[in-house]
Amino acid sequence: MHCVRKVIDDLYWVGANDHRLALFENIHPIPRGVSYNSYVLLDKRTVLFDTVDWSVCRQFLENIEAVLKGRQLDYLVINHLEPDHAACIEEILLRYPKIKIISNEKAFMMMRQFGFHIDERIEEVKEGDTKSFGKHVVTFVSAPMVHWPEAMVTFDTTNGVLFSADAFGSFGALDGKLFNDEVNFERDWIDDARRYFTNIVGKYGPHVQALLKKASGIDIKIICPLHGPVWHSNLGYFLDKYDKWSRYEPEEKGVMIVYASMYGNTESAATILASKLVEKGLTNLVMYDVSNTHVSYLISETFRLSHVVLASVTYNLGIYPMMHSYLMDMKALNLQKRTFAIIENGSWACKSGTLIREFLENEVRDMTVLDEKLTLNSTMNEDNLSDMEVLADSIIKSMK
Ligand SMILES: Cc1cc2nc3c(=O)[nH]c(=O)nc-3n(C[C@H](O)[C@H](O)[C@H](O)COP(=O)(O)O)c2cc1C
Repeated sequence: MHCVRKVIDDLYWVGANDHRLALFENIHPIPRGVSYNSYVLLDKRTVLFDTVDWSVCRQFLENIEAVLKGRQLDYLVINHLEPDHAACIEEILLRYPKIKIISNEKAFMMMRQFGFHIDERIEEVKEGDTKSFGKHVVTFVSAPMVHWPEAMVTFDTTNGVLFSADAFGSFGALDGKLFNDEVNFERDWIDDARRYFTNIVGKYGPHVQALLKKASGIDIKIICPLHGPVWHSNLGYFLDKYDKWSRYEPEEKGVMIVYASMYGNTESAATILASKLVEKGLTNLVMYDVSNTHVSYLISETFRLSHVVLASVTYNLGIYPMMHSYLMDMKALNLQKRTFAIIENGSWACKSGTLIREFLENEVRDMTVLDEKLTLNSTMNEDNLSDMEVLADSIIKSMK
Protein backbone atom coordinates (compact mmCIF):
# COMPACT_ATOMS: atom_id res chain seq x y z
CA MET A 1 0.00 0.00 0.00
CA HIS A 2 1.34 3.44 -0.90
CA CYS A 3 2.23 6.13 1.63
CA VAL A 4 2.85 9.53 0.07
CA ARG A 5 2.70 13.19 1.09
CA LYS A 6 1.98 16.26 -0.98
CA VAL A 7 4.80 18.80 -0.75
CA ILE A 8 3.12 21.60 -2.71
CA ASP A 9 0.67 21.77 -5.66
CA ASP A 10 1.94 19.16 -8.12
CA LEU A 11 4.94 17.93 -6.13
CA TYR A 12 4.79 14.77 -3.98
CA TRP A 13 7.10 13.04 -1.51
CA VAL A 14 7.39 9.37 -2.49
CA GLY A 15 10.17 8.32 -0.11
CA ALA A 16 10.19 5.81 2.73
CA ASN A 17 11.57 5.25 6.23
CA ASP A 18 13.97 2.62 7.49
CA HIS A 19 13.80 1.70 11.18
CA ARG A 20 15.77 -1.49 10.86
CA LEU A 21 19.16 -0.22 9.81
CA ALA A 22 21.44 -0.01 12.86
CA LEU A 23 24.40 1.79 11.32
CA PHE A 24 24.19 4.42 8.57
CA GLU A 25 27.08 3.95 6.13
CA ASN A 26 27.81 0.95 8.38
CA ILE A 27 29.40 3.40 10.84
CA HIS A 28 26.95 5.80 12.47
CA PRO A 29 24.25 4.53 14.86
CA ILE A 30 20.75 5.68 13.89
CA PRO A 31 18.47 4.76 16.82
CA ARG A 32 15.73 7.01 15.38
CA GLY A 33 15.97 5.42 11.92
CA VAL A 34 16.41 7.33 8.68
CA SER A 35 14.25 8.46 5.78
CA TYR A 36 15.16 8.18 2.12
CA ASN A 37 13.38 11.02 0.36
CA SER A 38 12.39 11.11 -3.27
CA TYR A 39 9.94 13.40 -5.06
CA VAL A 40 7.60 13.22 -8.06
CA LEU A 41 6.60 16.30 -10.04
CA LEU A 42 3.43 16.04 -12.13
CA ASP A 43 3.91 18.63 -14.84
CA LYS A 44 3.23 18.27 -18.58
CA ARG A 45 6.13 15.86 -18.22
CA THR A 46 6.43 13.71 -15.11
CA VAL A 47 9.70 13.90 -13.20
CA LEU A 48 11.19 11.79 -10.41
CA PHE A 49 13.90 13.45 -8.32
CA ASP A 50 16.40 10.81 -7.13
CA THR A 51 15.56 7.28 -5.96
CA VAL A 52 15.94 5.53 -2.59
CA ASP A 53 17.90 2.83 -0.80
CA TRP A 54 17.29 -0.73 -1.97
CA SER A 55 15.86 -1.67 1.46
CA VAL A 56 12.75 0.48 0.86
CA CYS A 57 12.45 0.03 -2.90
CA ARG A 58 9.13 -1.80 -2.82
CA GLN A 59 7.40 0.94 -0.83
CA PHE A 60 8.96 3.54 -3.12
CA LEU A 61 7.68 1.85 -6.29
CA GLU A 62 4.15 1.64 -4.88
CA ASN A 63 4.34 5.32 -3.94
CA ILE A 64 5.39 6.38 -7.44
CA GLU A 65 2.65 4.32 -9.04
CA ALA A 66 0.02 5.84 -6.75
CA VAL A 67 1.08 9.41 -7.55
CA LEU A 68 1.38 8.83 -11.30
CA LYS A 69 -2.14 7.35 -11.50
CA GLY A 70 -1.40 5.51 -14.73
CA ARG A 71 0.87 8.13 -16.30
CA GLN A 72 4.34 7.22 -17.50
CA LEU A 73 7.51 8.61 -15.92
CA ASP A 74 9.29 10.88 -18.40
CA TYR A 75 12.39 11.96 -16.48
CA LEU A 76 14.55 10.87 -13.55
CA VAL A 77 16.80 13.61 -12.20
CA ILE A 78 19.76 12.21 -10.29
CA ASN A 79 21.33 14.77 -7.98
CA HIS A 80 23.50 12.35 -6.03
CA LEU A 81 24.74 8.89 -6.86
CA GLU A 82 25.41 7.46 -3.41
CA PRO A 83 23.63 4.08 -3.27
CA ASP A 84 21.24 5.14 -0.47
CA HIS A 85 19.64 7.33 -3.15
CA ALA A 86 20.67 5.70 -6.39
CA ALA A 87 20.12 2.00 -5.70
CA CYS A 88 16.77 1.86 -7.49
CA ILE A 89 17.78 3.57 -10.75
CA GLU A 90 17.85 0.33 -12.74
CA GLU A 91 14.50 -0.75 -11.33
CA ILE A 92 13.01 2.55 -12.49
CA LEU A 93 14.52 2.07 -15.97
CA LEU A 94 12.98 -1.38 -16.19
CA ARG A 95 9.50 -0.25 -15.13
CA TYR A 96 9.40 2.98 -17.11
CA PRO A 97 11.05 2.14 -20.45
CA LYS A 98 10.56 5.59 -21.98
CA ILE A 99 12.21 7.46 -19.09
CA LYS A 100 15.33 9.60 -19.57
CA ILE A 101 17.87 10.13 -16.80
CA ILE A 102 19.03 13.70 -16.36
CA SER A 103 22.34 14.08 -14.56
CA ASN A 104 25.92 15.22 -15.00
CA GLU A 105 28.93 13.59 -16.61
CA LYS A 106 30.51 12.43 -13.33
CA ALA A 107 27.26 10.87 -12.13
CA PHE A 108 26.82 8.95 -15.40
CA MET A 109 30.40 7.74 -15.13
CA MET A 110 29.67 6.48 -11.59
CA MET A 111 26.41 4.84 -12.67
CA ARG A 112 28.41 2.75 -15.13
CA GLN A 113 31.07 2.08 -12.47
CA PHE A 114 28.39 0.74 -10.13
CA GLY A 115 27.26 -1.53 -12.94
CA PHE A 116 23.93 0.15 -13.75
CA HIS A 117 22.76 -0.58 -17.28
CA ILE A 118 21.72 2.95 -18.18
CA ASP A 119 22.11 2.45 -21.96
CA GLU A 120 21.38 5.53 -24.11
CA ARG A 121 18.50 6.91 -22.10
CA ILE A 122 20.50 9.77 -20.64
CA GLU A 123 20.52 13.54 -20.89
CA GLU A 124 23.69 15.18 -19.63
CA VAL A 125 23.52 18.58 -17.93
CA LYS A 126 26.11 21.04 -16.69
CA GLU A 127 26.21 23.82 -14.12
CA GLY A 128 23.63 26.48 -14.95
CA ASP A 129 21.76 24.46 -17.59
CA THR A 130 17.97 24.76 -17.50
CA LYS A 131 15.23 22.34 -18.45
CA SER A 132 11.52 22.90 -18.88
CA PHE A 133 9.03 20.18 -17.93
CA GLY A 134 6.01 22.24 -18.99
CA LYS A 135 5.08 24.84 -16.40
CA HIS A 136 8.17 24.16 -14.29
CA VAL A 137 11.63 25.27 -15.35
CA VAL A 138 14.53 23.92 -13.31
CA THR A 139 18.17 24.87 -13.21
CA PHE A 140 21.02 22.55 -12.29
CA VAL A 141 23.68 23.71 -9.85
CA SER A 142 26.78 21.66 -9.14
CA ALA A 143 27.58 20.99 -5.49
CA PRO A 144 30.86 19.07 -5.61
CA MET A 145 31.80 17.28 -2.37
CA VAL A 146 28.45 17.97 -0.75
CA HIS A 147 28.93 15.11 -0.23
CA TRP A 148 30.44 13.28 -3.24
CA PRO A 149 32.16 14.88 -6.26
CA GLU A 150 29.23 14.33 -8.65
CA ALA A 151 26.66 15.93 -6.32
CA MET A 152 24.41 18.62 -7.74
CA VAL A 153 21.24 20.35 -6.59
CA THR A 154 18.25 21.21 -8.76
CA PHE A 155 16.34 24.45 -8.31
CA ASP A 156 12.78 24.82 -9.58
CA THR A 157 12.62 28.48 -10.64
CA THR A 158 8.83 28.31 -10.96
CA ASN A 159 7.98 27.61 -7.31
CA GLY A 160 11.29 28.10 -5.47
CA VAL A 161 11.77 24.43 -4.55
CA LEU A 162 15.38 23.37 -4.05
CA PHE A 163 16.12 19.66 -4.39
CA SER A 164 19.18 19.83 -2.20
CA ALA A 165 20.57 16.26 -2.34
CA ASP A 166 22.44 15.43 0.89
CA ALA A 167 22.61 19.08 1.96
CA PHE A 168 20.11 20.00 4.70
CA GLY A 169 19.49 16.32 5.48
CA SER A 170 19.24 14.62 8.84
CA PHE A 171 19.23 11.21 10.47
CA GLY A 172 15.81 10.21 11.84
CA ALA A 173 12.75 8.57 10.30
CA LEU A 174 9.87 10.88 9.38
CA ASP A 175 7.05 8.62 10.61
CA GLY A 176 4.22 10.43 8.86
CA LYS A 177 5.52 13.91 9.48
CA LEU A 178 7.11 15.57 6.49
CA PHE A 179 7.67 19.27 7.18
CA ASN A 180 10.03 20.96 9.60
CA ASP A 181 7.07 22.57 11.39
CA GLU A 182 5.27 19.27 11.86
CA VAL A 183 8.08 18.14 14.16
CA ASN A 184 9.65 19.78 17.20
CA PHE A 185 12.94 20.30 15.42
CA GLU A 186 14.76 22.07 18.24
CA ARG A 187 13.75 19.38 20.74
CA ASP A 188 13.79 16.16 18.67
CA TRP A 189 15.81 16.72 15.51
CA ILE A 190 18.63 19.24 15.81
CA ASP A 191 21.06 16.82 17.48
CA ASP A 192 20.57 14.23 14.75
CA ALA A 193 20.75 16.91 12.05
CA ARG A 194 24.02 18.14 13.49
CA ARG A 195 25.37 14.61 13.86
CA TYR A 196 24.42 13.94 10.24
CA PHE A 197 26.05 17.10 8.93
CA THR A 198 29.22 16.95 11.00
CA ASN A 199 29.97 13.29 10.36
CA ILE A 200 28.82 13.09 6.75
CA VAL A 201 29.83 16.43 5.21
CA GLY A 202 31.74 18.05 8.10
CA LYS A 203 35.02 17.56 6.28
CA TYR A 204 33.84 19.61 3.32
CA GLY A 205 33.10 22.94 5.03
CA PRO A 206 34.55 25.10 2.21
CA HIS A 207 32.44 23.21 -0.37
CA VAL A 208 29.31 23.73 1.72
CA GLN A 209 30.21 27.42 1.98
CA ALA A 210 30.48 27.56 -1.83
CA LEU A 211 27.01 26.01 -2.15
CA LEU A 212 25.56 28.41 0.44
CA LYS A 213 27.01 31.29 -1.57
CA LYS A 214 25.26 30.04 -4.71
CA ALA A 215 22.06 29.48 -2.71
CA SER A 216 22.10 33.06 -1.42
CA GLY A 217 21.60 34.26 -5.01
CA ILE A 218 18.32 32.38 -5.51
CA ASP A 219 14.92 32.78 -3.90
CA ILE A 220 14.49 29.43 -2.12
CA LYS A 221 11.02 28.82 -0.67
CA ILE A 222 11.16 25.08 0.03
CA ILE A 223 14.13 22.79 0.62
CA CYS A 224 13.61 19.12 -0.28
CA PRO A 225 16.58 17.14 1.05
CA LEU A 226 17.24 13.45 0.53
CA HIS A 227 16.95 12.65 4.27
CA GLY A 228 14.82 14.12 7.04
CA PRO A 229 12.20 16.88 7.07
CA VAL A 230 11.30 19.13 4.14
CA TRP A 231 11.85 22.79 5.04
CA HIS A 232 9.02 25.11 4.07
CA SER A 233 9.24 27.65 6.92
CA ASN A 234 11.95 29.21 9.05
CA LEU A 235 14.57 28.36 6.41
CA GLY A 236 16.92 30.96 7.89
CA TYR A 237 17.27 28.91 11.09
CA PHE A 238 18.70 25.89 9.27
CA LEU A 239 20.72 27.92 6.76
CA ASP A 240 22.34 29.68 9.71
CA LYS A 241 23.23 26.34 11.34
CA TYR A 242 24.78 25.18 8.06
CA ASP A 243 26.74 28.39 7.79
CA LYS A 244 28.13 27.99 11.34
CA TRP A 245 28.94 24.29 10.98
CA SER A 246 30.66 24.72 7.64
CA ARG A 247 32.78 27.59 8.98
CA TYR A 248 33.63 25.41 12.00
CA GLU A 249 32.28 28.07 14.35
CA PRO A 250 30.85 26.72 17.63
CA GLU A 251 27.14 27.22 18.17
CA GLU A 252 27.47 27.74 21.91
CA LYS A 253 30.00 28.78 24.50
CA GLY A 254 30.24 25.72 26.70
CA VAL A 255 32.48 22.86 27.83
CA MET A 256 32.54 19.25 26.84
CA ILE A 257 34.62 16.97 29.04
CA VAL A 258 35.67 13.77 27.32
CA TYR A 259 37.44 11.28 29.55
CA ALA A 260 39.30 8.03 28.96
CA SER A 261 39.62 5.97 32.11
CA MET A 262 40.08 2.27 32.75
CA TYR A 263 39.69 2.08 36.52
CA GLY A 264 37.79 5.27 37.30
CA ASN A 265 40.55 7.53 38.64
CA THR A 266 40.73 9.80 35.58
CA GLU A 267 36.96 9.81 35.42
CA SER A 268 36.84 10.93 39.05
CA ALA A 269 39.23 13.83 38.33
CA ALA A 270 37.08 14.81 35.32
CA THR A 271 34.01 14.88 37.57
CA ILE A 272 35.79 17.02 40.17
CA LEU A 273 36.72 19.49 37.42
CA ALA A 274 33.13 19.50 36.18
CA SER A 275 31.89 20.32 39.71
CA LYS A 276 34.41 23.12 40.07
CA LEU A 277 33.42 24.64 36.72
CA VAL A 278 29.73 24.49 37.58
CA GLU A 279 30.42 26.02 41.01
CA LYS A 280 32.17 28.85 39.22
CA GLY A 281 29.03 29.45 37.16
CA LEU A 282 29.80 27.48 33.99
CA THR A 283 26.69 25.36 33.70
CA ASN A 284 26.70 24.71 29.94
CA LEU A 285 28.77 21.59 30.45
CA VAL A 286 28.49 17.98 29.27
CA MET A 287 30.59 14.91 30.07
CA TYR A 288 31.25 11.86 27.92
CA ASP A 289 33.06 8.60 28.52
CA VAL A 290 35.04 8.12 25.31
CA SER A 291 34.73 4.33 25.70
CA ASN A 292 30.95 4.15 25.68
CA THR A 293 30.00 7.08 23.47
CA HIS A 294 30.00 6.50 19.73
CA VAL A 295 32.48 8.84 18.12
CA SER A 296 29.79 10.33 15.83
CA TYR A 297 28.12 11.82 18.95
CA LEU A 298 31.46 13.12 20.22
CA ILE A 299 32.17 14.80 16.89
CA SER A 300 28.71 16.35 16.80
CA GLU A 301 29.07 17.76 20.31
CA THR A 302 32.54 19.06 19.50
CA PHE A 303 31.03 21.02 16.58
CA ARG A 304 28.36 22.40 18.96
CA LEU A 305 30.57 23.61 21.80
CA SER A 306 33.47 26.02 22.06
CA HIS A 307 35.64 24.24 24.66
CA VAL A 308 36.81 20.66 25.12
CA VAL A 309 38.57 19.11 28.11
CA LEU A 310 40.39 15.91 27.22
CA ALA A 311 41.16 13.75 30.26
CA SER A 312 43.13 10.66 29.30
CA VAL A 313 45.13 7.87 30.82
CA THR A 314 48.46 6.91 29.28
CA TYR A 315 48.17 3.53 27.59
CA ASN A 316 51.30 1.59 26.72
CA LEU A 317 53.20 4.87 26.38
CA GLY A 318 50.52 6.26 24.08
CA ILE A 319 47.13 7.95 24.09
CA TYR A 320 44.25 5.66 25.12
CA PRO A 321 43.07 4.04 21.84
CA MET A 322 39.46 5.32 21.96
CA MET A 323 40.69 8.84 22.70
CA HIS A 324 43.15 8.54 19.85
CA SER A 325 40.38 7.42 17.53
CA TYR A 326 38.26 10.46 18.52
CA LEU A 327 41.23 12.74 17.80
CA MET A 328 41.77 11.07 14.43
CA ASP A 329 38.11 11.63 13.55
CA MET A 330 38.45 15.29 14.47
CA LYS A 331 41.34 15.51 12.04
CA ALA A 332 39.55 13.56 9.33
CA LEU A 333 36.53 15.85 9.59
CA ASN A 334 38.64 19.00 9.46
CA LEU A 335 37.38 20.29 12.81
CA GLN A 336 38.92 23.65 13.76
CA LYS A 337 38.69 26.65 16.07
CA ARG A 338 38.16 24.98 19.46
CA THR A 339 39.89 25.57 22.80
CA PHE A 340 41.24 22.55 24.63
CA ALA A 341 42.34 21.81 28.19
CA ILE A 342 44.17 18.61 29.13
CA ILE A 343 44.17 16.26 32.11
CA GLU A 344 46.68 13.44 31.83
CA ASN A 345 47.18 10.36 33.94
CA GLY A 346 50.02 7.83 34.16
CA SER A 347 51.27 5.45 36.79
CA TRP A 348 54.91 5.18 35.69
CA ALA A 349 55.61 7.14 32.49
CA CYS A 350 52.90 9.71 31.89
CA LYS A 351 52.79 10.62 28.20
CA SER A 352 49.17 11.18 27.24
CA GLY A 353 49.08 14.96 27.84
CA THR A 354 52.18 15.70 25.80
CA LEU A 355 51.01 13.45 22.97
CA ILE A 356 47.51 14.99 22.92
CA ARG A 357 49.00 18.51 22.87
CA GLU A 358 51.34 17.55 20.02
CA PHE A 359 48.41 16.16 18.07
CA LEU A 360 46.25 19.24 18.58
CA GLU A 361 49.09 21.62 17.73
CA ASN A 362 50.42 19.77 14.70
CA GLU A 363 47.75 17.54 13.23
CA VAL A 364 44.60 19.68 13.31
CA ARG A 365 44.07 23.27 12.29
CA ASP A 366 43.55 26.40 14.33
CA MET A 367 43.12 24.84 17.78
CA THR A 368 44.07 26.58 21.03
CA VAL A 369 45.50 24.43 23.82
CA LEU A 370 45.58 26.06 27.26
CA ASP A 371 49.04 26.11 28.86
CA GLU A 372 47.70 25.00 32.23
CA LYS A 373 47.26 21.25 32.53
CA LEU A 374 46.67 18.75 35.29
CA THR A 375 48.96 15.74 35.63
CA LEU A 376 47.81 12.84 37.77
CA ASN A 377 49.99 10.01 39.00
CA SER A 378 47.43 7.21 39.14
CA THR A 379 44.81 9.18 41.05
CA MET A 380 43.78 12.68 42.07
CA ASN A 381 45.07 13.74 45.50
CA GLU A 382 45.34 16.84 47.71
CA ASP A 383 48.52 17.93 45.93
CA ASN A 384 46.63 18.19 42.63
CA LEU A 385 43.94 20.49 43.97
CA SER A 386 45.76 23.75 43.28
CA ASP A 387 46.55 22.70 39.66
CA MET A 388 42.90 21.73 39.22
CA GLU A 389 41.83 25.16 40.50
CA VAL A 390 44.24 26.92 38.11
CA LEU A 391 42.98 24.78 35.21
CA ALA A 392 39.33 25.56 36.01
CA ASP A 393 40.06 29.30 36.24
CA SER A 394 41.96 29.23 32.98
CA ILE A 395 39.05 27.53 31.18
CA ILE A 396 36.62 30.12 32.52
CA LYS A 397 38.96 32.98 31.58
CA SER A 398 39.35 31.66 28.04
CA MET A 399 35.58 31.76 27.58
CA LYS A 400 35.28 35.46 28.20
C1 LIG B 1 47.03 -1.63 29.90
C2 LIG B 1 47.53 -0.44 30.62
C3 LIG B 1 48.59 0.27 30.10
C4 LIG B 1 49.10 1.37 30.78
N1 LIG B 1 50.17 2.03 30.24
C5 LIG B 1 50.73 3.05 30.96
C6 LIG B 1 51.91 3.71 30.49
O1 LIG B 1 52.45 3.39 29.42
N2 LIG B 1 52.43 4.71 31.22
C7 LIG B 1 51.88 5.09 32.41
O2 LIG B 1 52.38 6.00 33.04
N3 LIG B 1 50.75 4.50 32.87
C8 LIG B 1 50.15 3.50 32.18
N4 LIG B 1 49.00 2.89 32.63
C9 LIG B 1 48.36 3.44 33.85
C10 LIG B 1 47.22 4.38 33.47
O3 LIG B 1 47.71 5.41 32.64
C11 LIG B 1 46.49 5.01 34.65
O4 LIG B 1 47.40 5.70 35.46
C12 LIG B 1 45.73 4.01 35.49
O5 LIG B 1 45.02 3.13 34.67
C13 LIG B 1 44.79 4.69 36.47
O6 LIG B 1 43.86 5.52 35.81
P1 LIG B 1 42.34 5.09 35.56
O7 LIG B 1 41.79 4.63 36.88
O8 LIG B 1 41.65 6.32 35.07
O9 LIG B 1 42.32 3.98 34.57
C14 LIG B 1 48.51 1.78 32.00
C15 LIG B 1 47.42 1.08 32.50
C16 LIG B 1 46.93 -0.04 31.82
C17 LIG B 1 45.77 -0.79 32.41
